[in-house]
Amino acid sequence: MTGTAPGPAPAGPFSQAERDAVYRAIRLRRDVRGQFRPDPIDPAILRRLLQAAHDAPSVGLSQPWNFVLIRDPAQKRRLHDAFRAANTEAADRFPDRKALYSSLKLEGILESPVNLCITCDRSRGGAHVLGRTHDPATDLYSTVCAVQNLWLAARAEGIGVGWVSIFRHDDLRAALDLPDHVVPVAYLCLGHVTELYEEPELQARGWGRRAPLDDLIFEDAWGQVPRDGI
Ligand SMILES: Cc1cc2c(cc1C)N(C[C@H](O)[C@H](O)[C@H](O)COP(=O)(O)O)c1[nH]c(=O)[nH]c(=O)c1N2
Repeated sequence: MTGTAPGPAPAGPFSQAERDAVYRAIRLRRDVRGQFRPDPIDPAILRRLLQAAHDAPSVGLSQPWNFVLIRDPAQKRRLHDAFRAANTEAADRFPDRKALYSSLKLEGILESPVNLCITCDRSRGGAHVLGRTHDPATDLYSTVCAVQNLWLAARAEGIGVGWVSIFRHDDLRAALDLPDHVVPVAYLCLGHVTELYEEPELQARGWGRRAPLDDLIFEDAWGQVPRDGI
């Protein structure tokens, strides 16, 4: 037999303090745009964040991610230019709210000391990956799990993370020299922060609202409201 059998790792609940800490990280995680401090991230912390990402679940244990660190100022400027081009296009999609859209800060590429692109190698694991046969997108979902792990670990470490998706994919690919089979899933800005919003910034600025959880729970089939709650 190869590998390790399920061992004596404890399977019960965490202590109350540990549970509180997990839920606190989830609750207080924020998307950060304008509050980055320029001071560097301790390499040991950065390593822990990447390890948290790498500890994510992945379809068939395929681990389809790579972590592209962007710290060179010239490279960041190139990506910031790419963001600006895409953001001008995006603003036109909201003609009724263009002024509000344009007032939003939607990235921290230049201010944050570390930018990180988490990619998905669509060829990782070969032609057949356990669990992916009937849903080819599961490698992308796996990569997003890695992003969220990093985001939560960063909150616990006091590091802000902002996800920037306002890029033409071709610009991102060209800037990072990505081969065709590699998808840039998440472009993230990382750094220490001066302060954090208590609620999503888009809510604080009147762009959207968090929906009540109970509006989103169905039972047995789409649209079926649980009779007695959960
Ligand atoms: C896939 C994806 C892509 C983006 C985002 C998130 C995710 C999951 N978000 C952040 C998003 O606006 C934010 O998560 C929500 O507004 C909720 O706020 P909190 O994350 O709870 O602070 C985001 N924010 C931003 O300012 N620019 C962006 O391009 C994006 N893109």
